[in-house]
Amino acid sequence: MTTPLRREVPAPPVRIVHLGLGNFHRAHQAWYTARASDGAEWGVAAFTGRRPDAAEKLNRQDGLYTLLVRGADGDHPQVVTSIARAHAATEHEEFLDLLRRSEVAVVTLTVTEAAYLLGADGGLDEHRPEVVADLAALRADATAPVSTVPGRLVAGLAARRAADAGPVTVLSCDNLAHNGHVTGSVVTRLAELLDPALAGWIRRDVEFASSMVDRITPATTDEVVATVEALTGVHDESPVPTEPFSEWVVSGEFRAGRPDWESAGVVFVDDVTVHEQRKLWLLNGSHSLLAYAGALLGHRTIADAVADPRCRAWVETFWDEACRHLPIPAQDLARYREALLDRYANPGVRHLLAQIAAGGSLKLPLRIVPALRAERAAGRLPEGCATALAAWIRHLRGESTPVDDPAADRAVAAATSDDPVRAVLDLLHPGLGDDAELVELVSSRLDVLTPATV
Ligand SMILES: NC(=O)c1ccc[n+]([C@@H]2O[C@H](COP(=O)([O-])OP(=O)(O)OC[C@H]3O[C@@H](n4cnc5c(N)ncnc54)[C@H](O)[C@@H]3O)[C@@H](O)[C@H]2O)c1
Ligand SMILES: O=P(O)(O)OC[C@@H](O)[C@@H](O)[C@H](O)[C@H](O)CO
Repeated sequence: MTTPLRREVPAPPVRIVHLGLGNFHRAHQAWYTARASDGAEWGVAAFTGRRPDAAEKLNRQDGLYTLLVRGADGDHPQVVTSIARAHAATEHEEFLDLLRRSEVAVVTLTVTEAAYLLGADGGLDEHRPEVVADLAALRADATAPVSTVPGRLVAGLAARRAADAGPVTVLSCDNLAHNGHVTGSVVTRLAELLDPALAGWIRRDVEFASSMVDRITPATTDEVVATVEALTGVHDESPVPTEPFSEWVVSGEFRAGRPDWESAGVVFVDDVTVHEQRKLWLLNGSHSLLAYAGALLGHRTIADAVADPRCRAWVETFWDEACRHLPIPAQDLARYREALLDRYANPGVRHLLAQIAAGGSLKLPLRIVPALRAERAAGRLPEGCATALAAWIRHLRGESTPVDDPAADRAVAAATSDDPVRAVLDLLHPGLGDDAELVELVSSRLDVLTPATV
């Protein structure tokens, strides 16, 4: 006989608003907030990015959920209490009302790379139909429902300004380089198009803080639900599996206040760039490499793929290339690589290659292309980077996991064109396809990944 998960003491007062109520937020920011010394004073109102299901499930258990921390010493369930209320993305009036409250000090984001709606120049893609639609809706009525993340943030900030509720910090926790700067640029640009005075207020009173976030957190499966029930006797509809390791490095002033996150292990720095490069290139870069190359070899999870000596060798080669361009002492990089291999081998964290493979057109320019370009600038031919790109081309040709990418049409057309390597390189970074030696290298890696030869 199992019992449902219910709150016995009142939820903490809402002072943080979150957009993107996925598993990662619940394994990371919500968990740090609950563990902070003043966590009882900092509740989160968390909104889904699109569909309402995650909010409905969580509200049926008063915002509570079990974090199942899966380590070498077994599974450790713990109930996380910081989410005071979950909302569907469509509950826009509630979102605006929260932003009008001066005690709401921080807006956090985990909405995936795609939600920032970046164009080829790295700024807001103003011509996307959904951006055009949000702008038209906001011009007609600043409180009208909008669908994009930049649109929702601009609407929320306009409501805050109108209510004279004071400064606020927006903190991106997505896997993007310079995530604070990117968030600030798309939000300020959309505000500028709507109302230059609002953009001026945003520049003065809204901080776009940056952070490097890390905790490998896969999707929830029936097995996770059953394990939590067996361990706790509680039926949790919405538990989150994660690993023991966790890291959060933040840069920002937080003029309106924030939880005492340091007490929970968050590190505050002046500049997150080097932390971000280390994590995006080494962890996320090797994840993407394994997602495409591992799937071609018939693997389903990171643990399976990294246990394959061929995949492991490709990862090591890629790491050697990337590490040459990280301003971090060699012994620290060696320790980091060793720790990553341990984390990847964790059998409890079944991180599906298909999940990581999604959105390659947005991820590879951040995870693989920087090391590749740095190697080419140094006159070298980076075989590890080339292997990742060749494996992506094979993925786009439909030879492994299904293609799930906001630029799928263009990416598949490039990968199946008469000059595929050149076209795909140009898609990832304009002009890269003019590098004939690189085109030849990536072309040669396509054959290495052919199942008949592996
Ligand atoms: N899972 C991890 O291990 C991990 C680790 C570090 C960082 N992250 C970051 O967190 C993000 C979310 O990861 P997750 O594991 O929570 O995924 P998830 O699938 O569990 O949740 C994704 C959330 O983003 C929203 N979303 C997706 N596409 C959107 C769009 N186009 N517009 C608006 N909202 C959108 C969804 O509605 C959902 O709320 C990642 O993309 C990454 O940037 C994840
Ligand atoms: O979450 P994504 O889709 O940006 O990337 C997939 C994984 O590489 C990522 O989730 C890592 O597991 C995570 O970044 C580890 O902290």
